Amino acid sequence: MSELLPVAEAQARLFAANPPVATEVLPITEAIGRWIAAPILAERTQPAHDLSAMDGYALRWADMPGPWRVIGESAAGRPFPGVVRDGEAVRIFTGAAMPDGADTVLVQEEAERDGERLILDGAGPPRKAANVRHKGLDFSKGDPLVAAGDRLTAARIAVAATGGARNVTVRRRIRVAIAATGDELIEPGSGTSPDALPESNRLLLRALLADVPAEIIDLGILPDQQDVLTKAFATVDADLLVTTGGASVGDHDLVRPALLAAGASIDFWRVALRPGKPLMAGRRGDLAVLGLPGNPVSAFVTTLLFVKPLVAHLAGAHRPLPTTTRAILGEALPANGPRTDYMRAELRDGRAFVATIQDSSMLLTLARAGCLIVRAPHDPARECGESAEIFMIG
Ligand SMILES: Nc1nc2c(c(=O)[nH]1)N[C@H]1C(S)=C(S)[C@@H](COP(=O)(O)OP(=O)(O)OC[C@H]3O[C@@H](n4cnc5c(N)ncnc54)[C@H](O)[C@@H]3O)O[C@H]1N2
Ligand code: MOO
Repeated sequence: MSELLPVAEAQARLFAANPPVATEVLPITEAIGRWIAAPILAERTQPAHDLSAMDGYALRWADMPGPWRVIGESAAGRPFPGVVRDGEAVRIFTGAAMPDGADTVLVQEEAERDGERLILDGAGPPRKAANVRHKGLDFSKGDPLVAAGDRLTAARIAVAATGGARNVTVRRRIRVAIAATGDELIEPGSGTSPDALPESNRLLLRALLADVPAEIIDLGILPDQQDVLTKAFATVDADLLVTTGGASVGDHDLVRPALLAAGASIDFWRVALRPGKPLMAGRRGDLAVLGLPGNPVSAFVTTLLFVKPLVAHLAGAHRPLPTTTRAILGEALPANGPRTDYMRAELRDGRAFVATIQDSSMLLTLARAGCLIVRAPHDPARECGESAEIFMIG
């Protein structure tokens, strides 16, 4: 076991060996989900004026408790042009600019209006400036909105757009070539036959990569023939090649020799994790290579821990690793061995219950799992009720 690379070390080596791809400039409207390569600063102040937060009447706090004379209207995008003076009020709507002279908004539910005459009908605003959003409440021109290396998630792209961003500098989309290997495999959706296994790892990979900016190049199912594999690996045009199967030590495990024959160098092979131990990483010119084990659960775990983080790293993420959280163990766990263990578990009422059999070929337990419990190497036996680190996967 001593030759197995710890997971964190393998991830660090992967990132060090494969630099992020080039940048490109995109209109903000095309940049959802990209990682930003240059910080986005606010080009405007938000809100640009003092605005009303409610529908009601803009007035002077000094004139409380009224009555007032309504002298005009301020709607969002159509401000009142005049000035509010002693005893005057302006009808105002949510998001509309506060008129000069007014400092407070009386909500319409607490007012009674008869023509121009307005009187208080309730408690009224509790303090000066009530129901007013002040200029710059959210951010001011020049403020940093999105940092380099941050992803344009829903909230970040929305704040960037609000800040007036037009074109943003991002990393270009990552081109990921995927290949399954194995003579036993047939195309998913092509039916069943007694000696053949419907292939599932490419669908699993595509599903796991569906939410990152990656273009998938499907190399199909490759046979267990070294010359065929070598040719495919030597000619692939992508940023990252991901293979599944043929990564172990059997006579038909030909991915490693085929990669070497195709001119790739292997940086590491075999990592201290379960499942997923036979993972290999290498490089051919500018092409990063990850060889995943064929067992579907091993392919899932190594995609979560290596493929997706590498895609994020290549795409410029400054925090490419997935985050974990914690759950309470619903049952006791035995001491762990020398590899980091990722145990499929169901979450019920915030408690994690492990699947009884953790064989890496078993997809149904993975499909039913809500999380993977992460066990550090040599983690001691744990009792029911203890807290454990988990990856949410549901
Ligand atoms: N003597 C040893 N044997 C094995 C070792 C070892 O250290 N010494 N490691 C075991 C571990 S751990 C794993 S994981 C597997 C991984 O082996 P391979 O990467 O060579 O995978 P295959 O043999 O090609 O396939 C394993 C299993 O998964 C099925 N499979 C493969 N590809 C797909 C696919 N695309 N879709 C669905 N299912 C797939 C395949 O039919 C096999 O049943 O090696 C152990 N052996
Ligand atoms: O590492 Mo294998 O992936 O345990 O089954």
